Amino acid sequence: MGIRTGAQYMEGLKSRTPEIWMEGRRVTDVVNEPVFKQPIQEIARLYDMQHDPQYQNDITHICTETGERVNNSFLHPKSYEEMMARSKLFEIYAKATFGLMGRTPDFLNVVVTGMAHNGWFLDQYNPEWSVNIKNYYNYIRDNDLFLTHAIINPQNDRSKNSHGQKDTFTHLGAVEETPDGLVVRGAKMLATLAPITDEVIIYSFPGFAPGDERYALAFAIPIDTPGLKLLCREPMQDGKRSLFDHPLASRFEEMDALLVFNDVLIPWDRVFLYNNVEAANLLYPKTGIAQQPAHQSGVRGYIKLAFATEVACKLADSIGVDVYLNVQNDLGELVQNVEVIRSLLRVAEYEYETTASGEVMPNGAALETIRGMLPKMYPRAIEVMQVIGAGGLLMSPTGYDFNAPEIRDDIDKYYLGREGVASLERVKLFKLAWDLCGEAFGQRLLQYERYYTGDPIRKRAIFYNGHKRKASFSMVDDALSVTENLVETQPKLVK
Ligand SMILES: Cc1cc2nc3c(=O)[nH]c(=O)nc-3n(C[C@H](O)[C@H](O)[C@H](O)COP(=O)(O)OP(=O)(O)OC[C@H]3O[C@@H](n4cnc5c(N)ncnc54)[C@H](O)[C@@H]3O)c2cc1C
Ligand SMILES: O=C(O)Cc1ccc(O)c(O)c1
Repeated sequence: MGIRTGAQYMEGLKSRTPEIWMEGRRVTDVVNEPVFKQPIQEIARLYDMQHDPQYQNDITHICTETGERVNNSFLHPKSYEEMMARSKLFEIYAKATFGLMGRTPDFLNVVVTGMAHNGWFLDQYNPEWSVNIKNYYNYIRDNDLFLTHAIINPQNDRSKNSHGQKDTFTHLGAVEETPDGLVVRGAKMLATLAPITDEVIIYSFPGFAPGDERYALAFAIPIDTPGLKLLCREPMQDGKRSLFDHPLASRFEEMDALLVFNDVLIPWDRVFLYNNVEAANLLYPKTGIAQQPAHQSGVRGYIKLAFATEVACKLADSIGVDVYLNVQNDLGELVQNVEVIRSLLRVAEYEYETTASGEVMPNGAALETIRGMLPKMYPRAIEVMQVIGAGGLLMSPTGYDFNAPEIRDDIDKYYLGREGVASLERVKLFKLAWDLCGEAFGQRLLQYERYYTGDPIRKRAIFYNGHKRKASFSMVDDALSVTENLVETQPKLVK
């Protein structure tokens, strides 16, 4: 089939009946659920872009295996040009969502592509696993499916390993092997966008210890597989708030869900890894399934930071406060932060790495540096927005007020900005900013930037330890070489 349209994506959602729980009720009609309706439209728009002549050549290509047109996120890059074809897709999708939707379909397509094309890794443990993931890659590519993922064990007692939790099946683990497949039980977090996806893939961040064998798992199943429950967090918009009052929150809310597996049968041909602590711990660092999607995250994060920076600058300009040195200093800092991330991305791409199997990946150190900086830069952009908007952020009326004739004169007079900025324009800008820096929606966006790929502190520690292993520290040796033997020739201090 190849690339789907938005309508086909929605038909797919309608054909499935995942067990979704939200606010104490079961959601049965996903596409008509007010909370999901608009986000579904946003994802559908990305699918439609694949058919739009304006974007098609930049985001899709003809698959050499099938002759069908498929999304660029399924490209397995063997050259700089192929890596950049993927980068272009990341940028176009990120711009279409202002970088606010982190888990658009391209993200997990890249993960599966990376896993499938590093079959050598799984072959070391069980050759069936690499065949399974390759078939799965073909399946999602050819049917253009949308995946969610959950790779973290639920946050219960972090001081204990999976096998030390209160219940054997608090963390997702294997219960038994049957002729038809593996039965799994327990929970995994945090599946962003899960209610509006087609499939879920499970794998894990490293961190398993001996004794955790049953938890060392990787597999993928349809999102409506019997026994799988999606427990949604509280929605941050009810789907009924107006586009005028919440221009971002009403469109781009990505629901997050805890996945609960109640004796779910995973067919053997969908098992990619099982009962192997070493393989589960090495899958992430050894196969590029961290580095390749970090390219998507880097591009998306860059667009999100650039967008927040634009909003902060326009906010300041609209009320004339960017004439002040302190405000210029803050805004200059944000613009420079955007430049830092842009430059790191370019370095990551120009100084790409080629693996032993010929896979081209953006430079790992540059991507990890982006990963280390964004969790500080994005919250800083939000803080600057809050400081610049100040009380004005709490002064905005609603769209209904603009339509109330009795107060319209007051609205036009007292909400205007600097000369040339009408009240409607100023209020609209402040609402855009409030969605990012005040609403629960905006707080989630901030939390996402901190944690979407793991704890930034531990990630940076891993980065440092890797650096220490590889670095020669030759400059220090050079600097000290002139002092060699100096200890003996040093004149004694005369007291
Ligand atoms: C908005 C959002 C969306 C997300 N989407 C997804 C998704 O789609 N799929 C997915 O799989 N995951 C997703 N995640 C989950 C994300 O991967 C985790 O939040 C992240 O890995 C951090 O784990 P945690 O939240 O369990 O924090 P914890 O690991 O519980 O950490 C909590 C705190 O304790 C400290 N801490 C905990 N353990 C240690 C330790 N061993 N050593 C030192 N310090 C420690 C941490 O530094 C941190 O400050 C999402 C997260 C967010 C916030
Ligand atoms: O974007 C990144 O930093 C890399 C990355 C890879 C795999 C994941 O599951 C994830 O959440 C994040």
